[in-house]
Amino acid sequence: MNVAVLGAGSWGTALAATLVKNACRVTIWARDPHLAEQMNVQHENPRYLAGAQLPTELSATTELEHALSGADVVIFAVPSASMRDVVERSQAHIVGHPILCHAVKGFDPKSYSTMTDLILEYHADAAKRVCVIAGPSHAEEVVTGLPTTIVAAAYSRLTAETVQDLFMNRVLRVYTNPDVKGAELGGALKNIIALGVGIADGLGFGDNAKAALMTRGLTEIARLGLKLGASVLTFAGLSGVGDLIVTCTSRHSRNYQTGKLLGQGKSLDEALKVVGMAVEGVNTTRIAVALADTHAIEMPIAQALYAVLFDGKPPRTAVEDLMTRARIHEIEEVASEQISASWD
Ligand SMILES: NC(=O)C1=CN([C@@H]2O[C@H](COP(=O)(O)OP(=O)(O)OC[C@H]3O[C@@H](n4cnc5c(N)ncnc54)[C@H](O)[C@@H]3O)[C@@H](O)[C@H]2O)C=CC1
Ligand SMILES: O=C(CO)COP(=O)(O)O
Repeated sequence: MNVAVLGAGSWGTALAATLVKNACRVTIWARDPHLAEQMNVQHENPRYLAGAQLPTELSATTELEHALSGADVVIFAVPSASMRDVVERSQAHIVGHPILCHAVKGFDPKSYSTMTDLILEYHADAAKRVCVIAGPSHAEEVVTGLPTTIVAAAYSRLTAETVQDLFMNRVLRVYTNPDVKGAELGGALKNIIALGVGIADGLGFGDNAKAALMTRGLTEIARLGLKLGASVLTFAGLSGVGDLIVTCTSRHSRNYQTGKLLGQGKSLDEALKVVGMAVEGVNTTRIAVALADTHAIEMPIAQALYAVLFDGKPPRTAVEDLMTRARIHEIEEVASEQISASWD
């Protein structure tokens, strides 16, 4: 298989390295010529994956046309805020009918679309060829071959299984799922909660607060997810609770790290500068709160985080306000027909 990976940050690089090890011919597109040269000559990506040795067969280029030429599979791996730009610029160079897969956890800041919907805006005939990979998978662990599981979600079973076969190896186990929306929303929305858990740790709160945020956070994710057409069972899977757990507890998580710095008293700008890589949860909080307003859904944790990130509310006050909300019932009703998605 010929694969083009668009985006040479930590995730694009780890995925590209995995696919080379799986015997694919992989070209990774980097926008920075210096980074492309480091990947081609030293077989390293020191800016985004310091210390990782990349396969010598991995080829990097700054030419989109070159990366996409003859690709059977295209993998988009840039931050969600850059996705429209990259989808637009790559459109003319995507010829034939390759699988269009993305590994991005966020929304389009302009339209609030999910990433597959954004891809389909530019490739209207590609519904059977789009796929998302999601799940608990920090690049730093994937690139060193630590055991990891992910999900390939697609509208077409054949596409999902092709992507499953592409990535699957002895250390990377891939499951398929027909619920594209659920996989995308689980992956994007958990970043809000990871920011919140980081804040709680930064404030010196304990494990009880962490568990509460993760559990009630999952309720919020499912509430919005159902409204947007996801299936509730997906949130109990790898791209839901699985990714929520890893992002809220891993030292590798950039969202968690950012939250922790905020809890320790840093401003948002200072925290983002220290982390220095994509922190998707910031934009996603803004978009999720807007979507919750549109759909008249309660997302108190996301709303509290919004106040901290964008209105200057002190994190400690935000937590006090969350704890003193009016009393409510824990479990809500879910329409049974929405419980799981399936292929024909
Ligand atoms: N890092 C990880 O462990 C994982 C990341 N993801 C997701 O993957 C997506 C990409 O994130 P990372 O690779 O982690 O970010 P990163 O911050 O490590 O790297 C981002 C890369 O995208 C490039 N980029 C940004 N805008 C661009 C544009 N307009 N044109 C070309 N290149 C552009 C940057 O130059 C950089 O190489 C995010 O949605 C993230 O949530 C998903 C799973 C794991
Ligand atoms: O989604 C991820 C792991 O599954 C990466 O999370 P961060 O972007 O917070 O590092």
